[in-house]
Amino acid sequence: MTPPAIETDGLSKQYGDVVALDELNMTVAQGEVYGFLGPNGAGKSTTINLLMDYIKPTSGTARVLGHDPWNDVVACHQRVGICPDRFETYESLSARRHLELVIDTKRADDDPRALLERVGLADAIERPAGEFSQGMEQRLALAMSLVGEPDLLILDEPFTGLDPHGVALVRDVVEAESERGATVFFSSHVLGQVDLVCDRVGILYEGDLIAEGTLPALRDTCDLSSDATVEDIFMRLTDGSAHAGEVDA
Ligand SMILES: Nc1ncnc2c1ncn2[C@@H]1O[C@H](COP(=O)(O)OP(=O)(O)OP(=O)(O)O)[C@@H](O)[C@H]1O
Repeated sequence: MTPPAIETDGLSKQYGDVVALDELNMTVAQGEVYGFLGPNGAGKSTTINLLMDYIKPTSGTARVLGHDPWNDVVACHQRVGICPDRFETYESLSARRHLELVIDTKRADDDPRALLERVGLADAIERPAGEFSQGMEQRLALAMSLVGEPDLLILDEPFTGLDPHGVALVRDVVEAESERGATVFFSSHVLGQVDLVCDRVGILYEGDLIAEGTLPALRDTCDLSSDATVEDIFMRLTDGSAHAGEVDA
């Protein structure tokens, strides 16, 4: 039987008195496009960092493509493409070299130029990444996440800091990867960007998964009309108690 792409059971993370993630139970099937949504500080990056073994849980378990993410790290990372929230480039290395490093690590045979073309960065292939703007760095990180045709693509806040062309490009990449058969799991606090691309969304608020489902199902649950946006759903679920500044529509 095909294991879920992501499965968590009671997954929790506490920093001192701060409960960043509170007993997360979540299952993402292989082939799904899952939007992991919530305001700043909800616990989205914490979840992704746990799944990628960048941090250890306080309690709970997780499986990534059937593997234990903390004890079977190499097998997990081999089949996962990650585009992190904050990406630091090697200033003196070219875009090509950044990609070659990932291609070598994953023992893949991708063409760096073809990957950079997918993210609109082919013209900068030989430029040192130290010269890149924030948006160019993000595009490079996205290209790196695509190396080796991953079974699971994890994108942490992929829309933040991108111009409208960049936002459309991320949407195109998500669609293309989904059509290829990959699972796409992305986090976003920019709720307005997700309606078009997700099969299912999970809404995280103060470390709790407060709702999960397809958008039509969530609209029904919240008694909202068929044109209600993710932001409308979010505001209804939180009784409008989220600070307006935390939710960028
Ligand atoms: N290293 C850390 N030490 C202490 N607290 C932390 C640490 N990392 C995260 N937190 C806290 O955990 C909570 C969840 O943070 P997290 O970064 O997971 O949120 P997020 O949903 O990804 O937010 P954003 O949309 O701003 O990226 C916040 O209260 C944050 O302050």
